[in-house]
Order: sequence, then structure tokens, then C-alpha cells
Amino acid sequence: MKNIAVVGTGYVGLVTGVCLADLGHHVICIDVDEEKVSQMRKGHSPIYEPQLEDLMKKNIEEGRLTFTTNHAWGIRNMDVIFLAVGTPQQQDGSADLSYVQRAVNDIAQHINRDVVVVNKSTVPVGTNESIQQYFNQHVGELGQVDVVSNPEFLREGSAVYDMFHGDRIIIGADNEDAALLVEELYRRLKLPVVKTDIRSAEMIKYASNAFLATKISFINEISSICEKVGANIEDVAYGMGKDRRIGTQFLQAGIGYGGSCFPKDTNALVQIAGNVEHKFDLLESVIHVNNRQQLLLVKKAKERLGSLHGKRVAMLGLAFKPNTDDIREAASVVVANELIQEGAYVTAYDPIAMTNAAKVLNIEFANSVVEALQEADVALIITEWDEFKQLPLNTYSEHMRVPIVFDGRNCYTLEAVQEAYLEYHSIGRPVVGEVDLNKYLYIQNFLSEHG
Ligand SMILES: NC(=O)c1ccc[n+]([C@@H]2O[C@H](COP(=O)([O-])OP(=O)(O)OC[C@H]3O[C@@H](n4cnc5c(N)ncnc54)[C@H](O)[C@@H]3O)[C@@H](O)[C@H]2O)c1
Ligand SMILES: O=c1ccn([C@@H]2O[C@H](COP(=O)(O)OP(=O)(O)O[C@H]3O[C@H](CO)[C@@H](O)[C@H](O)[C@H]3O)[C@@H](O)[C@H]2O)c(=O)[nH]1
Repeated sequence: MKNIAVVGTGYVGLVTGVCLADLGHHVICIDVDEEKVSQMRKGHSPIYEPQLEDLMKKNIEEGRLTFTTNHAWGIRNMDVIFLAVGTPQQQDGSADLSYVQRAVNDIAQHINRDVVVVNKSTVPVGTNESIQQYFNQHVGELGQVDVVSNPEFLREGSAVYDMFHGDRIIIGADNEDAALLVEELYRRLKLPVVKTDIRSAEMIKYASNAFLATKISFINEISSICEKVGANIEDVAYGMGKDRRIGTQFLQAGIGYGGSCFPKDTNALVQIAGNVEHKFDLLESVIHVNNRQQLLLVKKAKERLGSLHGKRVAMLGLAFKPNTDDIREAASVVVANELIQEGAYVTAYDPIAMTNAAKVLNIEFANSVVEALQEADVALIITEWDEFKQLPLNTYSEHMRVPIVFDGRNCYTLEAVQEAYLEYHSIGRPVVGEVDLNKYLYIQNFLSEHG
């Protein structure tokens, strides 16, 4: 069992640290954020991620997992140092490597022996070679540093599960011994290992995310055509997915992909290609389709209601996907800002992500689905939380002023909706239960005037 430091305790760093500790290694997690570290020391996870907190507490209690803000304390005498700091998007779409540079500098100052540095941050091709050169120049006689690229493929919301059940572990290294050491760290997981050179490992990460994003934009384009030709996207995707060469996954049509990875990594890959004078037309289209898709519900609602000015809009869901509190690059942010621009009154509800959303959105937040739907003229479903999927469908008509729902995640079957009193618009499927808006509003006005 090894002594391991993990630098950066976000989604990737914390989950990696906790899981490596659970595999029996001694792990110290280092972060510059004092508040986060003090929470984690008490066994509290700063992020919402199923199973994570229980596993953290268990490994803290069993003495294999500690946390610090002190790089010197965390780095010295380690066998392996994992790097898992953020690589956010810059204005021009390229990856911001300043956190990586800072962390590499922090690590270099404290290395006092031979060590393997394993990079889990998603970085442009060639970055890990630059990191290797930096260590060669700055660590000197104190120890030999070998840099290994080990990109991460976990999904938020199922990060712990993915760590233990991933499809593959990618190890990109120029030094065979360093690659073997990293393989050994994960051996107990019994997962397929792909060993390659550093540049190919870096590219595998971007190409994988870009391919998955392409599948999503492709199915979203097909869904728009389905709406016009009278086909049903759910059946189309099911039928396509039955072909094993296509596969069933990532064919869920919706309001586009969000999150901290696909948007930034697709943009970064366009930049990486551009740097070597390759215009990545296909990926640029994928991004363009996604940007358009995120606004689809607002466009449809506007067309249906004439104008959204002064209308009460209930937004169900804010997280970029279920089972996470993350709203980075979430469609909800784009949708809410567009609704405000259109002059609508927006009330949103999300089971977990409202605290994060309140930091960036100037809208009203409700304490429940029912509170969000109260007197609404239209409801938009943004995230497919189970809570929304399991909602009795008459809840909409019982609480909304006009029961019109635009479902961006196809949460309900058309058969179920047909049974309910509801006008239902979804993605790539026919509209169900169209109400006569004029008659509806007339009755509503009559009732409010005459009690
Ligand atoms: N979030 C995901 O699902 C996911 C999945 C696969 C890969 N990735 C990649 O992994 C990397 C990390 O992503 P994330 O979502 O975990 O990031 P994050 O922003 O959630 O966390 C990064 C952490 O690093 C800390 N940090 C920054 N500089 C530091 C330093 N010098 N020393 C110590 N700590 C420092 C920050 O305080 C923060 O807690 C990114 O490159 C991302 O693209 C993310
Ligand atoms: O069929 C689908 C599948 C996903 N999505 C959307 O795509 C986005 C991303 O979803 P998902 O991939 O499940 O979540 P992430 O946590 O962003 O994980 C992706 O990004 C990570 C960071 O790089 C990688 O590690 C993972 O392998 C990769 O799946 C979300 O907005 C989803 O709603 C769809 O619209 N349709």
C-alpha cells in the first residue's frame, strides 16, 4: 500500500482520494480552500455525491484519510502525488492552466524524494510533457519525478460508483516503471487498463467527451426533425440503440448537455485542433447545436403563448443533471436568463441545487414543486429528477393557472400524459392535450372577477 497525496479536492480529487483510501492506501488530500478542508476533516463532503460522505467518514475513522491546507506537510515523503485541480474555460474557449501551473509549483517546492506525479486534470495535449520539464528543471537533486497522465472519466451524480466500476483506466506514461506503479494502485479494482504514451492519454480524454457530446447533439437534431415529420424520438433512439455498433447510451434527447466538462472540453478541443491548423468543423457544429438546444423550451413557450412578458414561469430543476448540486454550464442558467430577458416572472425549484443557483441567478426559489407551480402560466422541466418523474400528473392542473408543460427531458410517457388534464410538449414527440388558450384565460378571468 502506498502513501498518496491528492492536490485539489473537487469532484475528481475528493472522490479519487476517498476511493484510494478505501482500497487501502494512506491518502492525504490537500486543498487551498480552508473552509472546505475544515468541513472535510469533520467528515462532511463539500459536494453532494451519493455514497461519498459515508465512505469519507469510514476511511477517516479507520485512519487512512486526512486533509490539510499545508502543501509542505502533504507532499513530503509521498510515493505518489495526484493532481486534480480545475482547468476551466477561458474567454477564447481554451483551457485555463493557471491552477495546474500553481499546483505544480506548490508540489515542486516540497518534493524531497523520488515520486510519481499522476495528473487527473483534463489538460490539452502536450501539457503533461511541459509539467515533466518543469519538474526536471525545478526539483533538482532531491528526487526524480515521473509524470503520468491518468485522465478521469467519472460522471457527477454517480462518481463513487464510476470510480469502482469504470469501463477502463487510461495510463499515459513515458516511463514503464511509473506506469506499472499507477496500475498497481488500482489493481484491486480489477478494471481493464489501457497503457499508452502521454499525448495519446491526454487526447483520449478530450476525444471521449467530444464523441459523447456529438451523440447528444446528433440525437437532439434528429428529435427536432421527428417533431416536424411526426416520428417519436424515444422509439427512434431505442431502435437505433439496439444496433450494438451504435449503443443505447447517450441517445437521450433533451435540452442539450451542460456541466463542468462537455461544454468546456469540446471548446478546448476545437482550440487544440485550431492550434495545429485543423478546423474541427464537426465539433463546432456539435457546440452550435447544443447552444441552440438549450434555448429550445423558451422558444417553444414563446411561440405558444405569444409573449412571455409578465407571465409566471415555473422552472422545475436547476442542476445540469439529476443527483448533483452542480449548476456549472447548466441549461437552467441559460433558460432562466433568457426568461428574465423576455420579461417573465420565474420561480424555480430543485431538490438539491438551489443554494448554488442562488449564487448566480436573480429569480425566486420555491420550497417545493407545488409552490413553484402555484398560479404559473407555464412550467418548464429542466432536470429529470425522480421527484418530478414521480409527480402525480394532475398536480400541474391543480396548481397552475394554465396547465401547459414544456418537458425538456421527456420525463413522462405520452400515454400517462393523455390520462391527465394537461397540455404537454416534450422533445421529439407529438404535443398532447392542446388546450384552447383563449377559452381557458376567459374562464380564469371570469372566475377571478366573480369569485
Ligand atoms: N467534475 C467532473 O465530473 C470531472 C470528471 C473528469 C475530469 N474532470 C477534470 O478534473 C479536473 C478537476 O475538476 P473538478 O470538477 O474536480 O474541479 P473543482 O473545481 O471541483 O475542484 C478543484 C479543487 O482544486 C483546489 N485547488 C486549486 N488550486 C489548488 C492548489 N494549488 N493546491 C491545492 N488545491 C487547489 C480548489 O480549491 C478546488 O477545491 C478538471 O480538469 C476537470 O476537467 C472533472
Ligand atoms: O443521453 C444523454 C446523456 C447526457 N445528456 C446530458 O449531458 C450532460 C453530461 O452528462 P453526463 O455525461 O452524465 O455527466 P458528467 O458528470 O458531465 O460526465 C461527463 O463529463 C465528465 C467530465 O469530463 C466525464 O468524466 C464523464 O465520463 C462524462 O460522462 C448532462 O447535462 C446531461 O443531461 C443528455 O442530454 N443526453
